[in-house]
Amino acid sequence: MAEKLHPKIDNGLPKESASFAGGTLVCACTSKPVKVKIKGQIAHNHACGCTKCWKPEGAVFSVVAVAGTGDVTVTENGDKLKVVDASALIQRHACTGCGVHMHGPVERDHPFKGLTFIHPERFVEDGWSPPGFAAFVSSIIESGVDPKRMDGIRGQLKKTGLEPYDCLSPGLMDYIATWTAKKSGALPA
Ligand SMILES: N[C@@H](CCC(=O)N[C@@H](CS)C(=O)NCC(=O)O)C(=O)O
Ligand SMILES: [Zn+2]
Ligand SMILES: [Zn+2]
Repeated sequence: MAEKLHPKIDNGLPKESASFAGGTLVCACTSKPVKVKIKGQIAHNHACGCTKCWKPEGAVFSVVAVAGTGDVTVTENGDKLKVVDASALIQRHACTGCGVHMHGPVERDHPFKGLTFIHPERFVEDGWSPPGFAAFVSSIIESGVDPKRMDGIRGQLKKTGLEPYDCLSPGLMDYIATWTAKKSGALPA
């Protein structure tokens, strides 16, 4: 039986549009929804299996991408937002009405500083770039997925074109390590 991973993954990945120039993320509240404007195309979109990223009801993975923090503006009902875990690297701002995470800036000294994590499925518009890999796949077990399902889930991700990784993709892991090596002096800055 096919696993239900995420609505934007299970029925074929969404299509990117060259003309997508950003859009508006809207939470799930029927009254006074939180709205967040994003300027430009998103980057590094991926499926995330970690327990901290927001997932729609019934999904095993989240779909999460980044935008430059300067391109992210809360435009409506921002008073409903509350930071989920102030000690986390990603400051996930969740809607206190519906629970959707609307934006998650990284402000700490870190290679991802200046980036904001967002969930593109909340865009009103189509055309955002689709997920390109699956991260933190083993972490879905921490949410209660039976380890016996892992082979099937990894197989299904691969078939969809989302290479499964248990941390981030090699490209992003190399990027983080390069930042760390430059900071320590192991590589020239
Ligand atoms: N196994 C952990 C992994 C959590 C984790 O490291 N998540 C990644 C991917 S979103 C991260 O970068 N977290 C930083 C943060 O949560 O601020 C879990 O599932 O809770
Ligand atoms: Zn809401
Ligand atoms: Zn995550």
